[in-house]
Amino acid sequence: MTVRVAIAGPRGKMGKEAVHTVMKATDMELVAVLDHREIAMNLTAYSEFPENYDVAVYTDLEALIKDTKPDVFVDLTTPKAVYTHTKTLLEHHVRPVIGTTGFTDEQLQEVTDLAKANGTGAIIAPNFAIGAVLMMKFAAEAAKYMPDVEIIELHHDQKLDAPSGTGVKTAQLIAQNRPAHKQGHPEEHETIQGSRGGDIEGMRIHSVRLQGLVAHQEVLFGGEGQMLTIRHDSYNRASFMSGVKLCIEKVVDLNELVYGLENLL
Ligand SMILES: NC(=O)C1=CN([C@@H]2O[C@H](COP(=O)(O)OP(=O)(O)OC[C@H]3O[C@@H](n4cnc5c(N)ncnc54)[C@H](OP(=O)(O)O)[C@@H]3O)[C@@H](O)[C@H]2O)C=CC1
Ligand SMILES: O=C(O)C1=N[C@H](C(=O)O)C[C@H](O)C1
Repeated sequence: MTVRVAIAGPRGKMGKEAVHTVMKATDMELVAVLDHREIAMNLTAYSEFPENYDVAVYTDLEALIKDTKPDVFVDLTTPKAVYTHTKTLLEHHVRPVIGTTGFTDEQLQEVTDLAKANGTGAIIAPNFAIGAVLMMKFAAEAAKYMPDVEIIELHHDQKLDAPSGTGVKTAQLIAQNRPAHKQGHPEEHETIQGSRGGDIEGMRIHSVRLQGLVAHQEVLFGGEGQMLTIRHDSYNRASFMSGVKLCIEKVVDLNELVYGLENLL
């Protein structure tokens, strides 16, 4: 069966890579893309793509769904756009594969409930890279034995959300194996606000944003006289594409929302 796929954010760093990935896949058809700027009605006119990429461009999601009837919609846009996109997709029984990060807990719960009520499969994957998923799983395992942990996530300086979706997901997985507790000295006090980073159940999370970086994370576990570091690096966006393909393949068989690629491996 050929899966009909649409992609939002085709000019973006991830969207561009995803367009090429789906165009090359023999079991997928790219039926449309969603942009939010009026650039052209077909990808053939986009300078980012070869002239033979004959794919319709829409700026209105409902029109895209009505005209092109995608089975799966991959969102690689911004934290501001993704929540509304996801709700609209679920309301129209189109299966979302969401790579965009920045959902609040409340938004995540709402779209999870909507997917369940509609019986529509959906995947929200804060990180599509297999190595990052393993890093999160290993970190959750290590926390059983070394519960004092801090997360340092490092990204390019164009990233809109902090902490990263991966950082948040890592903390949530660790929290399943680590009783919540405050770390550091009970009387510690910040002389410069934010010095100790964000706080998730007493775990500290630090966000670095620098030119030259792509996507990186270290999880540090401290113990008596020792430290364990679990690190993952994505050096390019191709590192995410096997995960994007896997999600497109898997979501067609789901009837509820799955949050995190670790649940599909
Ligand atoms: N899950 C994962 O493994 C990964 C997730 N990400 C996440 O994916 C998202 C995109 O990342 P990245 O590609 O680096 O970001 P970019 O800023 O490079 O791309 C985002 C694109 O989305 C476009 N856009 C913004 N709003 C809309 C909208 N309403 N409809 C359609 N297109 C829109 C932007 O256009 P314009 O610039 O003109 O505003 C831009 O082209 C981020 O949330 C990031 O955190 C990134 C890497 C991996
Ligand atoms: O914005 C990015 O680049 C990335 N975003 C995701 C996140 O917030 O975790 C995934 C990856 O880290 C790259």
